[in-house]
Amino acid sequence: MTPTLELSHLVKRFAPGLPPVVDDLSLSAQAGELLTLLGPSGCGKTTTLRLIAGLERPDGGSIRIAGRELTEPFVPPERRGVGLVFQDYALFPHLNVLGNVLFGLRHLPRAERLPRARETLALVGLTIFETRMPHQLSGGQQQRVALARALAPRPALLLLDEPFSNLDAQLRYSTRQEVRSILRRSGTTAILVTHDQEEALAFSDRLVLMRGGRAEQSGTPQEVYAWPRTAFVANFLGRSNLLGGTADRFMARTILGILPLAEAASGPVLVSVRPEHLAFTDDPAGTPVTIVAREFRGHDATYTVHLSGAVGGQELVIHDSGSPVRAEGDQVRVQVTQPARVVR
Ligand SMILES: Nc1ncnc2c1ncn2[C@@H]1O[C@H](COP(=O)(O)OP(=O)(O)OP(=O)(O)O)[C@@H](O)[C@H]1O
Repeated sequence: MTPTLELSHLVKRFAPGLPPVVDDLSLSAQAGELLTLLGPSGCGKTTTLRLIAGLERPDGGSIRIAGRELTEPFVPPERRGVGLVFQDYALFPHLNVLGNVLFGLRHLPRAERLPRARETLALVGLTIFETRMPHQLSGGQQQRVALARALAPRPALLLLDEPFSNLDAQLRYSTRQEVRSILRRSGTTAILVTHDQEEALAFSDRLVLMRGGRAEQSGTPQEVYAWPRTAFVANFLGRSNLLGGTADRFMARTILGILPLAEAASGPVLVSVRPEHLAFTDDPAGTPVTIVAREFRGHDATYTVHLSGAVGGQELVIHDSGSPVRAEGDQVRVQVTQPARVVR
């Protein structure tokens, strides 16, 4: 099936001589898919979104939406069938909720506009607010109006640029869930840009982790979390303990002893051990450590430990949900409970 969005070897540079901000980026999104571009500040996420929207012109590569090539010849933003939702909602302050949604429907025959606007307001659960002005709504409600305005023209593709980052933690969580379920119900294909790994894990069907304008790794959130291919991915998506070691097939010798590996390797390796795959143990074969910091979070605790006796002590992070809750200064033993992943 033709993907809804296909980027192929996309390149964008803002100044000659400087490295490209988007560098040979290829990715695709299938119909109905929620795809997230995740990465640190400055990695080129927003520029990628602006290229897709037609707000920037690429220096190389191609962009297709539903099989239609948009870069050569260049198709202007209003003819791309793309909806946009930004961090700051960008609602018209002098128009009420209904007026804001109607604004995006000016191209429709007059008789179709009002029913379409109302149908979309119902989809986002804002029917009873249609005569309110934007300033009379909460941040989450305003973002749902912005979503309705973008969805009303039934775009082939919806682009969301950090849409939840102006909301406080509680509202961010509920708005994210609502938006996800609205997009699912309407079968919308959407690209979300965020630097928030928790948001990417919770929201996406698939995510692309970007670094320096390139796709470092892509896959379902579960795949990328479970199989980080690089140290960067292991630390950007969740936390990780990175240990040097020497591998021989499915085993590696490390400062935590001989660890099983999830895949065969040989020679010097770097392995990733997730904090939840380290556990406290009474087994004398466990590695002795000292707890140097603890963050209790109710359902679990995060511990920072130093290997006892190690010079310059390697620091490890452990997530543990058991009791008793350990204290700073405690001398304990730890063991690895899952095969470690080999990363580059
Ligand atoms: N119009 C522009 N002219 C020159 N440089 C730009 C322009 N737009 C973006 N850049 C630069 O391109 C790089 C990537 O910016 P971009 O906004 O795409 O990153 P991002 O991953 O979305 O970051 P953030 O999460 O901080 O928004 C940055 O170094 C930025 O300064």
